[in-house]
Amino acid sequence: MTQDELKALVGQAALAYVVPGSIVGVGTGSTVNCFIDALATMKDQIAGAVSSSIKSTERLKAHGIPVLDSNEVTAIPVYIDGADEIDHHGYMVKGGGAALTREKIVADLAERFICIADESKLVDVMGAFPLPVEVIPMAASQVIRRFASQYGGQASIRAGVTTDNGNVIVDVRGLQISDPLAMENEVNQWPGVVTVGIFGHHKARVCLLGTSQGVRTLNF
Ligand SMILES: O=C(CO)[C@H](O)[C@H](O)COP(=O)(O)O
Repeated sequence: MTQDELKALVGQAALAYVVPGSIVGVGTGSTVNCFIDALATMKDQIAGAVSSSIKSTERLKAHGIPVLDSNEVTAIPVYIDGADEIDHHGYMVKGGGAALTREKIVADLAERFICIADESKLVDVMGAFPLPVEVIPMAASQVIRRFASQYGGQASIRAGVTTDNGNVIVDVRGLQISDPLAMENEVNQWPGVVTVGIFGHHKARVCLLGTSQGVRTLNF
């Protein structure tokens, strides 16, 4: 199976986690696009969606799925999103699509994070994928220097990208994220960091992993 077929497979499989009558938290990315297209087939059975990006909002609305403002919602049963990397504890690196802050905000509203990913995303130790960090532009150089001095990481601003919140993304290469919670806590304290793309405190509870043998379900 191709990577696109695996994404379609897990996008479809995630429908089983949608609670009828509820509001669904929706992430961002090519795997989530498959989920949104699948969700359209049961749009009459849900109360709407809370979206993590302008792109996902547009896709949801194009399918006629109502999108609610996150401030109007107090809790949702599930948040369904992809990942750039996921480890064997359910910790993730996210933000390849630059939507990490809004993704974490919607994930925070949810009882359970359901990760959908193809098998290439499952890793023993995260860090091979450059770690995205959303940063207020005037802090970017200082954040880049801190990654070098504290973690030996090589960071750079993602060219041509402005987040939905008007900020820049700093991508950090050369990390070994052996303690995701500690790194998330530390980096999120640096002035100008909006959020780091480590999802440790908002880890996945379930991962639907697309493999050539079918969907493998990991529970964390
Ligand atoms: O974090 C994300 C966007 O900010 C995505 O979930 C992540 O980049 C995975 O994307 P894809 O499903 O396209 O591989």
